[in-house]
Amino acid sequence: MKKLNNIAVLTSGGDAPGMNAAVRAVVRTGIYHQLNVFGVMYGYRGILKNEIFPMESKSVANIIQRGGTILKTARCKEFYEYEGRKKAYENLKKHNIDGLIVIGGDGSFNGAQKFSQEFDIPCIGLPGTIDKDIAGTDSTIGFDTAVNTAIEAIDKIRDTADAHDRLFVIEVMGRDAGYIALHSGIATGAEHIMVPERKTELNDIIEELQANERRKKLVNLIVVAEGDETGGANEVARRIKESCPQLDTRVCILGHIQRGGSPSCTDRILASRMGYAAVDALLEGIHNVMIGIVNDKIHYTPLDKAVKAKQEIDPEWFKIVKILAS
Ligand SMILES: Nc1ncnc2c1ncn2[C@@H]1O[C@H](COP(=O)(O)OP(=O)(O)O)[C@@H](O)[C@H]1O
Ligand SMILES: O=P(O)(O)OC[C@H]1O[C@](O)(COP(=O)(O)O)[C@@H](O)[C@@H]1O
Ligand SMILES: [Mg+2]
Repeated sequence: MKKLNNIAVLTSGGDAPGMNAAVRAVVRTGIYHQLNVFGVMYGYRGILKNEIFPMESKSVANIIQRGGTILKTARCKEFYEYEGRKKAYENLKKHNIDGLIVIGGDGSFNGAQKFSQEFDIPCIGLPGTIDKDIAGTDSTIGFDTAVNTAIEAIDKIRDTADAHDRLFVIEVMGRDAGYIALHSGIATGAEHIMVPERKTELNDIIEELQANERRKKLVNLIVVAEGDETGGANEVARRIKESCPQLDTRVCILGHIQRGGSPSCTDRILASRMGYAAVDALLEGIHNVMIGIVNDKIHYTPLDKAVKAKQEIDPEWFKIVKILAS
């Protein structure tokens, strides 16, 4: 097995709370094993611009509790092309990098997969995305924090909804995945949850809202994922207002607040375990996999299998929503 000496770490795609804790774990585990650890600024763009610098233990002091990412993040068009990836390889070679750890989402893993097939630098992926839209892990770094941010906000909306007897349509993030909507909706007692994984019959919801009105249910919360096929909260509210003009309907789009803030305990621990496991994998000669945690155990998934697949959501979840909010 080739001896590992120099590894690099970067964050790519949408940021997620806990990415800093993962960077810290990679750096400190690498140093523990006497590796030289390099940070790359701005994801793949930073490799192309040669923004690669040595990191020490103190480079990651005081970041475990911080949201965002000290390495910054970016989306990089050039990396989609072979020429871009070749330039990236040449820059990494200038620093004798022999292992790359990519903290990001499905897009970042697609890039890492291509790169590792074309060039002799093994890559390890760590799932960092609030959407939890990645196969091969029970959760992703940032999801728990984002859901907790969403429920804190929705609880506040419930207070004012209750005061005015209003219906609120609340949009949460999730470009192609409904996990933030599903979890935050159940945790706040929403009457309806709309997600891209399941076709929503808005007419059925409207009928139920009318029935709710007959039995004097005064607060109604609908949580909709931004990627739902109906087109999001504004469109849902427009259609409800059309059919139920008697309901006092309001919209709230939570937006990027869900991406920020101090990571939860769960995300800090997930990120720390995954960062540690990523360095371990490189040292063991395990290459081109994503580190996941499944049933509380470290789990490796080949990078090409870890990419976003529309996952089935068990219909029982929706039964729970219906029964508990009735
Ligand atoms: N198919 C691909 N081939 C090569 N690089 C890719 C590919 N998909 C994404 N990337 C790289 O990964 C970056 C981040 O991907 P993106 O989908 O924006 O975010 P995320 O990783 O959060 O899903 C892109 O800007 C690009 O540089
Ligand atoms: O901040 P941007 O670039 O508008 O991206 C918004 C998207 O990023 C996310 O917050 C996270 O998605 P990724 O982790 O795949 O980047 C989505 O929920 C949202 O649709
Ligand atoms: Mg993505």
